[in-house]
Amino acid sequence: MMSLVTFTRNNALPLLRTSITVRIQLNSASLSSLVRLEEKQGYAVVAMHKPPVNSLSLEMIQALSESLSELEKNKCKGFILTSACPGIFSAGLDIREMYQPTEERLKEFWSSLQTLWLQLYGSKMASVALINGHAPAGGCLLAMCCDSRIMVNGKSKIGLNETKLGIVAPFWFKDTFVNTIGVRQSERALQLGSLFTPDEALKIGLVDRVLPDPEAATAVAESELKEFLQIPAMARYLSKMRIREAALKDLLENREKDLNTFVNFATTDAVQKGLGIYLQSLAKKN
Ligand SMILES: CCCCCCCC/C=C\CC(=O)SCCNC(=O)CCNC(=O)[C@H](O)C(C)(C)COP(=O)(O)OP(=O)(O)OC[C@H]1O[C@@H](n2cnc3c(N)ncnc32)[C@H](O)[C@@H]1OP(=O)(O)O
Repeated sequence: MMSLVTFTRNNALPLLRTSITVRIQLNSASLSSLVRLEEKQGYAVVAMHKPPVNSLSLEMIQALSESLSELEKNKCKGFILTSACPGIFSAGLDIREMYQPTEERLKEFWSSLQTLWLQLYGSKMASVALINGHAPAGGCLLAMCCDSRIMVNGKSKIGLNETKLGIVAPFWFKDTFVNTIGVRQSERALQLGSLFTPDEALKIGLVDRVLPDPEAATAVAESELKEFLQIPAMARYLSKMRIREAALKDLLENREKDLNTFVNFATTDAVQKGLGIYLQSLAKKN
């Protein structure tokens, strides 16, 4: 079924801002509001919008994937990935997708996540993550796929906290982490499921800049992206691939195996019990 993702075009004169709608082939009509695409001069803003916490459900993952494909089709050179939900970048994978799932949906969920990672981590477009809120687990992964990370200071935390849920970050999450912060920091943080404050994240290189408020962070994200866009595109992309290609190749060559490992692991009694307890603890908090 056809559905719509809103695509706003900025004219040269900001006051004459018009809104156009791009038709994208998505799975369900409910995808329409999950991702907001805004075209700026020479780049796009991709804003996740799945209140309350931008959890990465199957539909959200597919909406992000389709949005990136749409940008590529439109020969977009770069984008800022951010959130339209105040205080949250993304709460990571939607835990409800992994808790008591049907095998068919679980497989589609994981396969779509693999596709999104391959697309984002291997993108020819330049990208900056504007991390305007919490970014645990899958949220951190999305940010790490970008070429630069700008985080708003405050109470938000970022990191791969999978072990705290009794699950294990897959090898390609780990590879992305290692490529970002190095082996030793990754080994420690992965085991402990560490979530870092913006300043801690800056110290270990998980983010590149910390800004006091969203406005300042947006301005820096824009100038950072422009700096990337000034470099000849092919040279920039091939240099990025020097670092990322081994990890990308590893998943491309092992997709099926990774899918089976995930399904087998996620459906064990121990993992299901752990996820159930974690979901309850999130609900109790409220
Ligand atoms: C060997 C290979 C095997 C592979 C194994 C699997 C590997 C999986 C890899 C990645 C895993 C993940 O990404 S798991 C997700 C991890 N995420 C988290 O732990 C974050 C959990 N959420 C929070 O800590 C907080 O919600 C927050 C800090 C992000 C925001 O806090 P806030 O107070 O603003 O909001 P609430 O906590 O009140 O939440 C509101 C609402 O949203 C629900 N919620 C939150 N996070 C999730 C989520 N990730 N998935 C689904 N639902 C989520 C929360 O329960 C509340 O719901 P209700 O309003 O209904 O109570």
